[in-house]
Amino acid sequence: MTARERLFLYDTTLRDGQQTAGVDFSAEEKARIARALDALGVDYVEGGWPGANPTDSDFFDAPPSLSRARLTAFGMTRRVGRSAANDDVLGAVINAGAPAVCLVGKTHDYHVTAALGVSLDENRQAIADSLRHLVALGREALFDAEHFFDGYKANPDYALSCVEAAIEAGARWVVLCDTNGGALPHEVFEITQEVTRRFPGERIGIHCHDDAGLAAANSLAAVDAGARQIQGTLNGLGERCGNANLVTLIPTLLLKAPYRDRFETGVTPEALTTLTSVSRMVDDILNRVPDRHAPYVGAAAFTHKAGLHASAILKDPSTYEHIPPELVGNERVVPMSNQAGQSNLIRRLSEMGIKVEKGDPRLARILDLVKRREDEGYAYDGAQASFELLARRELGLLPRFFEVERYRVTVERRRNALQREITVSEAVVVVRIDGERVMSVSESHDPVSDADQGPVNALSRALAKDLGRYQSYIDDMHLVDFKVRITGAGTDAVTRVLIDSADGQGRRWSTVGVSANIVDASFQALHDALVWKLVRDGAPAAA
Ligand SMILES: CC(=O)SCCNC(=O)CCNC(=O)[C@H](O)C(C)(C)COP(=O)(O)OP(=O)(O)OC[C@H]1O[C@@H](n2cnc3c(N)ncnc32)[C@H](O)[C@@H]1OP(=O)(O)O
Ligand SMILES: CC(=O)C(=O)O
Repeated sequence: MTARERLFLYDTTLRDGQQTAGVDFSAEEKARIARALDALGVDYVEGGWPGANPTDSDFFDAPPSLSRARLTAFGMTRRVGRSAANDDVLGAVINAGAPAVCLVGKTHDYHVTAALGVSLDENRQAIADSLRHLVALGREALFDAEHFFDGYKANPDYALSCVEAAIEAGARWVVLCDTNGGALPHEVFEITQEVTRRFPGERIGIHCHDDAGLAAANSLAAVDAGARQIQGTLNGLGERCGNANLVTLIPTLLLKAPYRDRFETGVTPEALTTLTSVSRMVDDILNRVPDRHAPYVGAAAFTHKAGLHASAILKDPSTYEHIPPELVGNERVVPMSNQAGQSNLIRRLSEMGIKVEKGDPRLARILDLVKRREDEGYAYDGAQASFELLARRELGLLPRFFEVERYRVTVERRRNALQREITVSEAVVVVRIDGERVMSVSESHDPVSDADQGPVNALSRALAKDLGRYQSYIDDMHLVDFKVRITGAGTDAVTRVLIDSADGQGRRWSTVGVSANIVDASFQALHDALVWKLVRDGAPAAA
């Protein structure tokens, strides 16, 4: 086997990822992500633009210690009319002290004249001076060639002359940027091939945006054409539609031919198994619900809903999986839904620790019930905990813990003592535990923050307030997501509520409720969430 070539991974989550609308990392969060990227095995971690904002400056003032990745500061080439040594914006970037510095500069002639308002020569000179200055200071110098592909299409000689200026000034890498994200794979291939032919020596990189949904494909096309550094971000964060998603590219490079045979990256197979948790950590920091359909790492990436698929998966998972999920730290799910057959069901039951033979009449009863209830508006593929309770009930394996006798929610709009208008929801839940009646009351209005948390929150708190001897089982549980959807139309319309809950053991589970009334639908989902937790934690049945 011939030796594999080194392919370098450059992460810009903390810089271009921070340019995503709605994303703002704190310096501590940046440090946490940088350490995770280092452990994953990326080669460069671009930490931000020192001097551009207080967070990025704070991050570089106390940078995380990285064991192998190179911390990189980002900035722009010197402005025309100042020397590189006297440009305060460039100075702040250099003074951050990072061992590598990446400077963006214009390579599209129109942008030079229209956006910068300088001559083509002045811009090219600014690129050369800025990079030479970095090299003289002993820094690893990188040049992000902004709008390179559009620039090459408009004026190839000028775009190439900017690349040449950067290389002659000593840049270790020149990174071709599809800044507007509109290039197609064949264009990226042809143009990158021309650049790598003219500037050999494994110093060309690629930086793609996803405006045409092609950032990952374009990055691979550039690698096919000779690029040896890929820039991208975790979960594809980035300006507008985002950057090339490293969470998609890394497993593709490690697991798929021809890349796995031709290239070596800093990511080991062991580190690859942490990819799903790294991706979810970023969502967690951003308080975002992870994309269920994300390639490789999404919760649905290895979920086999259709009966025909599940039947084959039980015989050999490769029938409907492009890779084994455990290679990227994900897992296989065979959910229940109206698309399911006995194979899905047997598989789900065995995951719950319940063994039932194919052909058992109870299987047909459960399948029938699932299909009928999905027709009424339930959706069990996204609410596996509710499905588990339904199956256990049908199989006679669901203990009775407590009975809900009644519940009530009232919503009142009134003035508080300061004459400010507030909305207050009050929930009352009455349960029977071991023959004893317990009444709990809860309000939605938080007197400390003066915020109204809504009727479902009041109901949830009242239900979980006093469950007698079951209380200790549910104390570490909390509601993490609440989704409402109206299904059907006109007089057939019903409300479906999906609730995600989590507990102190790091488990997360989903339950569903359906009713014409949103409070009833919510209560069903909340009730299922509590009961599932009691079942899973082995709480004893009522006396
Ligand atoms: C393609 C990319 O994503 S590159 C990364 C872009 N990231 C960011 O812009 C985020 C960080 N930026 C900032 O905080 C600010 O824009 C700063 C601090 C860098 C500059 O702020 P300001 O001095 O107020 O300038 P402003 O943002 O209005 O405009 C940018 C200036 O840089 C100039 N400029 C843009 N690119 C370059 C370049 N490669 N080289 C030199 N100058 C440049 C522009 O012409 C403009 O100058 P002008 O005001 O004289 O017209
Ligand atoms: C540098 C960069 O982020 C771009 O050109 O898209």
